[in-house]
Amino acid sequence: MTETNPAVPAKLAARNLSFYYQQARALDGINLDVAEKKVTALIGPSGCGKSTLLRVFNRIYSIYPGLRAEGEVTLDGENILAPGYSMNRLRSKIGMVFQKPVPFPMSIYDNIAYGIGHYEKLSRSDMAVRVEQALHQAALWEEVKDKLKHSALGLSGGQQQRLCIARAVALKPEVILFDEPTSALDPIATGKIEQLFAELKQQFTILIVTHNMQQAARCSDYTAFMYLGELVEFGTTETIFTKPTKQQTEDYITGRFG
Ligand SMILES: Nc1ncnc2c1ncn2[C@@H]1O[C@H](COP(=O)(O)OP(=O)(O)OP(=O)(O)O)[C@@H](O)[C@H]1O
Repeated sequence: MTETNPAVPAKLAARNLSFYYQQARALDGINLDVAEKKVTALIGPSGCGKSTLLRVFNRIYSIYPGLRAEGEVTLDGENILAPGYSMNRLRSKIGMVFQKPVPFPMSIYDNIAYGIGHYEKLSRSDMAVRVEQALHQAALWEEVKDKLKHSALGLSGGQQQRLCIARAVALKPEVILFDEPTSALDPIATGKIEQLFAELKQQFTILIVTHNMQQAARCSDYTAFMYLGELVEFGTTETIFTKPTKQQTEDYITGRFG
């Protein structure tokens, strides 16, 4: 069992969560509170289970046979792993941005409108407003406003990732999960996305998996350090990076392993 953070109301929470790939346990009794409208970072060495935990929060695993979770993940107190919690409802509340930006092979505008059209029937003018709003929120509007009908595949990698963020934001989720969102990007594109987190957290609860400790230190309010499928230590980012209480956390953040 690991600690949670009772000081902050949890939007999303793992409760005694374990996860298995067939017989192999990848997560072991995780308890984690993800605070509302804050940025929480998951850090830890390769293979510690960061991405697995993020994917359980989105129930992505349930489409693959042989993968199973035990315990609960609650969103506003409701267990989203329960079979009765519909996938559509879950997708509308929890969005995800992946490591490699994968725009659909269609126009910049349609990349965003397509997802919205899946959930809502909007008039053309309302749709145009929503698309523009999402592009503003992803700090991409100024760069693409004159070429909305151009293919999204012509954008740079950093712009494509911001388009994927716009796509997620456009659905008005409550939580956005980011799985190594900048690891395929150059430092300038990375900086733009890091700046975005401060804006996005005004409206969304954000959970980021990152290999990059400086990124966690720069962008997050809370940090969870994972090791071998367990949540070793959780606290404010400042505490984790300046006064960690566990030796393993200190060894990791000072670069002694990982
Ligand atoms: N599809 C899979 N099938 C079987 N085992 C898997 C699968 N995906 C991950 N694992 C195992 O689960 C454990 C956790 O992996 P996970 O990818 O969640 O770690 P991670 O901390 O995100 O690593 P990285 O930083 O390298 O992405 C590892 O032991 C890994 O080998």
